[in-house]
Amino acid sequence: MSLVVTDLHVEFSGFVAVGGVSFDAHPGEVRFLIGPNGAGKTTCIDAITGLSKGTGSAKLGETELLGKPVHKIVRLGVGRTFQTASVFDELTVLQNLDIAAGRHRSPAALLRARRGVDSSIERAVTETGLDGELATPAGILSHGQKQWLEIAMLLVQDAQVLLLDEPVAGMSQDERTATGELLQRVAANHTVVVVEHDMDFMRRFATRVTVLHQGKVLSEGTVAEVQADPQVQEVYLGTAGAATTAAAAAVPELMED
Ligand SMILES: Nc1ncnc2c1ncn2[C@@H]1O[C@H](COP(=O)(O)OP(=O)(O)OP(=O)(O)O)[C@@H](O)[C@H]1O
Repeated sequence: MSLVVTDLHVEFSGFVAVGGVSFDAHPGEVRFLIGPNGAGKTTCIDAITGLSKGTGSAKLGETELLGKPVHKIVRLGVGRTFQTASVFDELTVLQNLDIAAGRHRSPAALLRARRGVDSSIERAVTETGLDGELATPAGILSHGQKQWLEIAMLLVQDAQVLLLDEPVAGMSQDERTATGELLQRVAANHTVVVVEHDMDFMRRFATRVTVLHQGKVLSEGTVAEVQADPQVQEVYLGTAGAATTAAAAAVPELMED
């Protein structure tokens, strides 16, 4: 199902964090939102998922999300991850997934589940490469595996839209590649939106990119198009006076090619 965000505004006590952002995302593409620190990327996701109050429109198919409470938005099929993994460390991978799947369990399904792993969990762990880790406590998974567990939890919740906030932060190069490939597989039948600082990751895996700057859309297009946009170059070079350390650090990679 598609996500269409139109003229999204979010203010915090008069400060405009998001000032009229529009973008859309569709199944089949890995959609990236990038931009310097404070550009408003996470706030967009917070507004879409009901954590922050936004005005404008964010539609999942025909359904307006803005104004709905967080749990209803989850139930409609919009799932998200946070910058820090939010799995239950003391529970196993299977127990984490069981909890995520809980809302679907009828008493009969719960009985069946005691005898084996349910099929949605089996699919999710196969997809995310966690099939050998069902009995592993989440707390001892690698950083990458914890992020994959979060994605698996969204899959067993039947999320149609996955909003992922910096999914590869702190990952090794191999884990980044595995995550990018995982997102490409998931995107074949889900809408995937990735908020990311890692420009190399974006360059390798984005199908379409929206660049935010100071709460507004600065540029949008393919990786090649946004890299070639003089406004994006200006912001990432810091000449607009707003680039941050993270953005400046991204310049060499953004400017390659
Ligand atoms: N709850 C809040 N109250 C007040 N200001 C906030 C709040 N949340 C975010 N902001 C401000 O809104 C602006 C956008 O923040 P946001 O976290 O969305 O940026 P971002 O692009 O995700 O940055 P980063 O890459 O650092 O996560 C920032 O100036 C931030 O300080």
